[in-house]
Amino acid sequence: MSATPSPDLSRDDVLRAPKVLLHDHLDGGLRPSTVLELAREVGHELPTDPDGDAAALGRWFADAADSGSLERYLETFTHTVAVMQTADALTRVARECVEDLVADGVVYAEVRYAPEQHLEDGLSLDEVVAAVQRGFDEGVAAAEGRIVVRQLLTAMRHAARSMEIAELAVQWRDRGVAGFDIAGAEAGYPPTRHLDAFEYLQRENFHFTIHAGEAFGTPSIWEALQWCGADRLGHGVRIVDDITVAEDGSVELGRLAAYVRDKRIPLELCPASNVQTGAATSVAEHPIGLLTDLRFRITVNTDNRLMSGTSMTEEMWSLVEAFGYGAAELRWFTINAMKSAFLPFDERLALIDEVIKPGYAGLVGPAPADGAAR
Ligand SMILES: O=c1[nH]cnc2c1ncn2[C@H]1C[C@H](O)[C@@H](CO)O1
Ligand SMILES: [Zn+2]
Repeated sequence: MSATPSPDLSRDDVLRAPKVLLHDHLDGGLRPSTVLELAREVGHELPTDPDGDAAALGRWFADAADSGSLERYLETFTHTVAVMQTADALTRVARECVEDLVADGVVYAEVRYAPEQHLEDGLSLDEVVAAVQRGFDEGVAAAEGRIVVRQLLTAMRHAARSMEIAELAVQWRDRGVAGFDIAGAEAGYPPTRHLDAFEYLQRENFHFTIHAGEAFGTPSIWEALQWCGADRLGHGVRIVDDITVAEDGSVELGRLAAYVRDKRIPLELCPASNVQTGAATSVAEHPIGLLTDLRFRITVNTDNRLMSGTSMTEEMWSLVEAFGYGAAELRWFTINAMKSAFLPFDERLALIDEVIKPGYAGLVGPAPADGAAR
């Protein structure tokens, strides 16, 4: 799809346009002020003493995450996970997450976290999921229909609890959990380490995404899809390693890249996060430009709003600035994401027809009849 510079599209238009978020970590999206308050409450020592200055703490997270490596980026989560060990803290963080997403114009979100990381003060896995769901329910009720939110349960790929977490996700499938994921350091921890969990989920007709193709290349993506059966790819940005662009501009897709495009496998791209971990050198050079031109099923996501100092509005706006995208492209990303959500088909369709298309109508004119099929 060619970029159509859109001088008429303002940042405020992007803020107000409906947006869909499939890849956002609960423990990567706390308000800095909440980290400060909770750390004081539980006596967690923060790595910097900002003297009550929440903005300074926010800058510390962004600077520390701006590390050029996924492993160092992940070290910052010690300080968010540490303050999310009680039911009250989890509920608060989950409720504020919904409030922040509503303020950002997000109409549908799947928010993930790893329940196994929240057991240090004695909560059970079930109590963790219940506490998060309570916060989401409170946030959604206060938003009076402006947002739909689901949980994704993540298992940490270096650990050995994926089967237990997969079972937990299935137990909660009708109470707010829409899917499963694995996350954490990618190099050295291939998806097939957790094959039994993925096979179990497939037998249960459940949905899952896998962080793959972020800090490691095509073998990780290949395993995630062809061994584990992932519905979507968390990041998946390294699929460009299987795409050759010749000097004359002609493009050749390798077998894996062709498969991903042909099967419309959704890529949960997170531009700002990729720049911080070194998966891309800048937003302007991010492969999202090429992959969008080639019509892969691209979705735009935040990954970790705290560590990247970002939001859906910011991610979308950075693409408007870098690639000259207009409302038509933003609507395409949004409909792509809604079509790829782990929500029943009829509910996805209702959000596309009743919320997303009307929300963009004022910006790009009425959606074409085949708008959802682009
Ligand atoms: O982008 C990521 N890649 C791999 N792992 C990640 C990423 N962002 C967050 N995580 C990890 C750190 C969190 O503690 C965990 C669960 O949300 O997932
Ligand atoms: Zn992630």
